[in-house]
This record gives sequence, C-alpha cells and structure tokens, in this order.
Amino acid sequence: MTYDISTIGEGQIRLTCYKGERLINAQQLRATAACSEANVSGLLSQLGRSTCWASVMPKGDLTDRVVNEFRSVGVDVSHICMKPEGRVALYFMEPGEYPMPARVLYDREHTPFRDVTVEDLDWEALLDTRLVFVTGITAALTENTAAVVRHFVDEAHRRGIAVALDVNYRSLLWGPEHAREVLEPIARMSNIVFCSVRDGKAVFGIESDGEQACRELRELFGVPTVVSTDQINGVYFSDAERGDCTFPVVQVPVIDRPGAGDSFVAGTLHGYLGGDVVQGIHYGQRTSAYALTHYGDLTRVSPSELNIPPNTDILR
Ligand SMILES: O=C(O)C(=O)C[C@H](O)[C@H](O)CO
Repeated sequence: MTYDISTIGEGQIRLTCYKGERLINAQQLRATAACSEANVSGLLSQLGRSTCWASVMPKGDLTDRVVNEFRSVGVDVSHICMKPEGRVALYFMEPGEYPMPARVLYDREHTPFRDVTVEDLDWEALLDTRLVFVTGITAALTENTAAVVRHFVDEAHRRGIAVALDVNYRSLLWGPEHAREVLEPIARMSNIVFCSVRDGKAVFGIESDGEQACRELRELFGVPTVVSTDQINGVYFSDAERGDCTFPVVQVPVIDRPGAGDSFVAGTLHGYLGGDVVQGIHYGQRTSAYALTHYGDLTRVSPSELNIPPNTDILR
C-alpha cells in the first residue's frame, strides 16, 4: 500500500483577525492554510504516516499558498486536480475573546471544488491506502462533493479498505436533516466514526450524554467503534469489543482554536493505524492540546512531542 491514509477536501485560506479586532474594522488579517481533511493528513505525516490529500483547486498563487503548507509537512499533494482557472475558497474568522463568541464567515461559493466529478480524481491512486478518511464538511458542500465522498466510501467498502468518518457538522453549510440523510449511510459503512455529543444531538437525534450517547451512536450506525468528544467534559469511546469508557479532558490555555478537533482525530487515527485506538485517544488528547497553543489550522508537532504529557516541565 502506498498510503496509510488518503482523503479529499477543499483547500482554503483562513483570514483571521488579530486579538482585540473585529472583522468589521480589522486592518490586518493573518493568512493560513485550511482544510479539515488536509489538517488530519498533515498531522499524521508529521507522525511518520504516509498520507495523501486530494482536492480540486485553480492554478495560481493562492492555491500554491495552501498546497505548499500541507506539502511542507509531507502530505502527498500530487493527486490534486488543478483547473486552469477559478477562485480559492476563503474563510474569515474573528477569534472572539470572552464574552464575545468566535465567528466564522465562509466565502467558498463558485470554487472548482464544488463542481468536482468522479472523473476529476485518480481513484486507483487514492484507494491504494490502508484507510480512507472523509468528513461531513466535504459531504455538505454540493451534490457533486457529496457524490464524490460517497463514491470514495463505496469503493473503499467494495475493496475492503477501512473507512473513518468525522461527522464534523457545520450548521453554516447545511441543515441537520440533510446532514443525517447524507451521513448516516456513510457512517454505516465506516469502521470508526468521530461524532461529538453536540453533533449526535443535532444531526442524529441522540438525547443522552457521555458514554451513553457514544454507545447509542455506535448502535445506530452498527459500526465497531465510535469516538465522541464533548468539549471540556470528556472524550467518550464505545467499541464493540472493548466496551465503553470515558477519558477526562485537561484544559489548556487557548491561543488558536481551529484545527484542534482535526488534531484529535489525527492522533486517534495514528493509534488506530498502529492497532491500538485507545492509545490513539491519548495521542489525540495530546495533539489537540498542542493544537490550541499555536496559530493555524495545521498543528505542528514532532513525533517526540507525542510522548510528552501536556503541561510537563521539560526542563526538569
Ligand atoms: O471548516 C472547514 O470547512 C474547514 O475545513 C476549515 C478548517 O481547517 C477546519 O474548520 C478546522 O477544523
């Protein structure tokens, strides 16, 4: 197999206000690359996994800005379909300082990725992998992107390749009924599903909390493993063979929040690929805590940092 994990998603540029400014009057914005699936690939690459992220992007400097960020950490970007023209998706963010909530504004209409077709991508290359990773963000964008996600999962399933789904419900992109209609069949074909307690309630009508919510999601999808996060309340794990358990969350100071969820997923998948998903949850808790400490959706870590528990005084 060429890859440990391969995935598809829309490369974007995030433009973020500096602390103490609002989008309505900001004079400067910080530009960083974004894409949930590429963030997961990028972190796994840094941990030594071979990863591939495919997309459809227009040729030009802004695409290079995005693609180079993920290439620089070792993600194979050679299967991105480059279109001669078009625009790059943007998202604007106001980080929000308590009591002001964070705000996201998407500017991602009319991008070539929205018109992706099955013919745009090299499926033999993308399916030469141990694990296919998809998210509800890409499934949410258009009928075309949903069809491509579905094709990827169907083909993986047909070939006996494991599938991981991160539900990652974005209420700015679609409604809960539509999300359920598209994502439930994909979840049923998955080997491991990430679904927060919040998304379980909003999309799948799960009323309970904690371990029980996680178990109900696993029973609903009929899958081997579900991992549910619930902000600072806990991480819940339900597994057909290993049972259910809860992992407490250590709160850390937040410099920049986006990408922390992707880092958790990547750390967990690192363990999953190594044959121990519970160890993966410990990795995920570390990588997501580190993600909060620096700017950008893509978390920067080295494999040695994975073994340092957060908050350890390394000078001791
Ligand atoms: O929200 C999206 O569509 C993204 O993929 C952009 C970000 O990288 C993502 O939200 C961080 O998880």
